[in-house]
Amino acid sequence: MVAAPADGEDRATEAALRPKDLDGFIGQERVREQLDLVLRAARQRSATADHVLLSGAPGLGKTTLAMIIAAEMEAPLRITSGPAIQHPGELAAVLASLTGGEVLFLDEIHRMSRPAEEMLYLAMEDFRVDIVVGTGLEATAMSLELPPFTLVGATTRAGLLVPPLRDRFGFTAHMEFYEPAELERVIHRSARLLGVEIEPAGATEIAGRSRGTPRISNRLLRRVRDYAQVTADGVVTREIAAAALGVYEVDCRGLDRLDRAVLNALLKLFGGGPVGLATLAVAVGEERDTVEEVAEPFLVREGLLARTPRGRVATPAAWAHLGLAPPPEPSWVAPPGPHRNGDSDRRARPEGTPNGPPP
Ligand SMILES: Nc1ncnc2c1ncn2[C@@H]1O[C@H](COP(=O)(O)OP(=O)(O)OP(=O)(O)O)[C@@H](O)[C@H]1O
Repeated sequence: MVAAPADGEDRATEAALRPKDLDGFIGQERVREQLDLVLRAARQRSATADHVLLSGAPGLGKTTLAMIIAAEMEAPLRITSGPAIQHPGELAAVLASLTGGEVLFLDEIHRMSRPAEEMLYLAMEDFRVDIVVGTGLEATAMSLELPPFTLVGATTRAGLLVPPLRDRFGFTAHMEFYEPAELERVIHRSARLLGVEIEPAGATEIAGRSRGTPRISNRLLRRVRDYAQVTADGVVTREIAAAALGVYEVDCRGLDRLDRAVLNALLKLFGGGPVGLATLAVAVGEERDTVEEVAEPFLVREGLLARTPRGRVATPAAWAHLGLAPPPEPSWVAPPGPHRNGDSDRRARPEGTPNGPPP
């Protein structure tokens, strides 16, 4: 899948393409400006920077920014993730081994267990953790002082963070999808680093199909480079980019196979919806999280799909994009009533609101 993190050679290339400082970080002007102030002020005070929370869809640069924060603060970086910390003891071990000023990057922070999360509140605020040593009658509580550190939390689901955790971040930033012009700059920069010759129209073609996401731009650039190398003289022109992306099933609007599978299921199996997320995920043979976090944000942003309290619905643009005729009375304007296509998850919890992710 195009949006998934890279493997093997791609992973190594992805690391090599990461900007190393804020000046090299393209786009996200407001976040960059605000973060620059936070870091500069901390450096002037010779203090550790405040905790930072970065939210946004996968591949928008959260990990890259965490690395930049550490580099700008000339501090070591420790990387872990919410799923890796299920027990408070695991978090205590990480925290206790931090050195003064270190930056701790906690990816997918919303997936940490609740007890670990509670330990993190205290660590963030008082630089202290309370741990229990021993078991049963032998158990004793100990308080462990920590050196000051900067926590950089990253999440694709800021809404899932409980307020006590969210409020302990001194700076929170939401990363937006990138404009095509910004992605063109990302592509030209990456092409330069990879030694790929690319024409401006070639970069425009790739940017337009990148779903607002630099990771996808870089991924598509690598695939187009392969195609240009094998079938032509290695130069990425508009025609070469379009032909290569056709081979990789990325359409002119940037929809990949998963996106089209979601839309196809929604339109052809469920008549345009409303349909519950879990049902939709089963229909396309994907994890619910993958559909919700990878495909949906882009489809919603493109105006192809809407999240409503009654389920996911296709918009008229979705029917047009797949070249299908919408039903005479589209389901997305139907008055509230009993659900079609019985779906237990829809009855168990509301599917969300038109303007935001489900609770
Ligand atoms: N603003 C940017 N300028 C240039 N390149 C960028 C930018 N943001 C991201 N990239 C590139 O996109 C790739 C993915 O970025 P990164 O891993 O930081 O995303 P992420 O938000 O942490 O994703 P995930 O949530 O999946 O971990 C990186 O290799 C980096 O080179």
